Amino acid sequence: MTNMMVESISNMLDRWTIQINSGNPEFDMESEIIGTAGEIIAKTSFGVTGENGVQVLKNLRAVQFALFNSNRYVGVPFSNILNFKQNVKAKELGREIDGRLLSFINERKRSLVKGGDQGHDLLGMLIKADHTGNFTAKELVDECKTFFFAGHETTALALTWTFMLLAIHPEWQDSIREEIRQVIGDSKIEYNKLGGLKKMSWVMNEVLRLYPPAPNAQRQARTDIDVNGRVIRNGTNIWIDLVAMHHDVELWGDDVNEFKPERFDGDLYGGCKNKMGFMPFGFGGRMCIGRNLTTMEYKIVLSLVLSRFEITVSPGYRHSPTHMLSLRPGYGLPLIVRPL
Ligand code: HEM
Repeated sequence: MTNMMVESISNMLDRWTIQINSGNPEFDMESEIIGTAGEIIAKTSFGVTGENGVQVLKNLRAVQFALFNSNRYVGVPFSNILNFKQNVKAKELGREIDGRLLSFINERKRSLVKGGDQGHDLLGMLIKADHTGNFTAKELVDECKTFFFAGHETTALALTWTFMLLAIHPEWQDSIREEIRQVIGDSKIEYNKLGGLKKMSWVMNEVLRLYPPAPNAQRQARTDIDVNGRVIRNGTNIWIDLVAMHHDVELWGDDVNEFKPERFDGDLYGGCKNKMGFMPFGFGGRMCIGRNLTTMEYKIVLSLVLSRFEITVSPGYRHSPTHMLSLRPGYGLPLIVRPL
């Protein structure tokens, strides 16, 4: 899996070099990283590459935008009518994606029947489970979609916000570059070396604190709950606002809004006064299952990028974190990239 990730990221960096050599060093980092993270999750989770992969990625993203626009009106009377066009578009795209994913699944099943191997990616594992009768074809398709949606944009946004913060904190760019040199040096990136990138882990935590890519966790009250005299009724849906919690001065202190990765040095909770105050991956039994995969991809991307390039913010950048199911830069992230 490490090799697959390194391959996709190196292809992106080679494209950057060509563009820089042609005289244009400015990139919209958000779309660069989202495209590559999408390619990685499509390859590692369901073995989809090439033109087919590109098409599925495009459709999945289009559905996400269409759904976001229609979800804004949840609970608004007559919202179905208000949002008729978006709903129809989302349904059409949804059918197309299901059809494509189903064709990948069937192709893999056919190759299994011919004596091939089911593959060691997520789809392979799901198909194996399906052999024992656990999943219907629709459930397999749905699982693939969940992984795609949950798995690539969050990682890409963690990296996007990291590049923004490193671009305005060159001292941290240098510090991490030095760590990469010491831990990885000129050798091949291998999974077992990534644990040695300690400062990079602090930076990752600090970015996830300041700009949590998944800005909410949801729960439902399963009984009446008394919170300091206020009763939350059984069945109430609760949205936990991670952005607010991660910026609470009472929990974090006066430097809550500052970028200070060192607060995570030797402290998993970054000095937060409450152990439940830092939860970018949620909590309890439903905690994010992709957090190790994300950490791996995050460290590989940063290692490869910072070993070859330095980054600064473009004068065109407008800081506007925007809540669109995920927390993203409202106007993209234009950065100037220069080879070292
Ligand atoms: C920086 C990256 C990521 C962030 C910030 C993130 C955040 C979250 C959060 C907040 C939840 C809800 C947890 C809860 O309700 O307690 C969640 C759930 C989930 N995440 Fe992630 N995630 C990330 C990456 C990934 C990746 C890479 C994958 C898969 C490849 C993934 C798959 C999932 C799945 C399947 C769930 C639902 C788990 C369940 O309901 O049991 N996530 N994630």
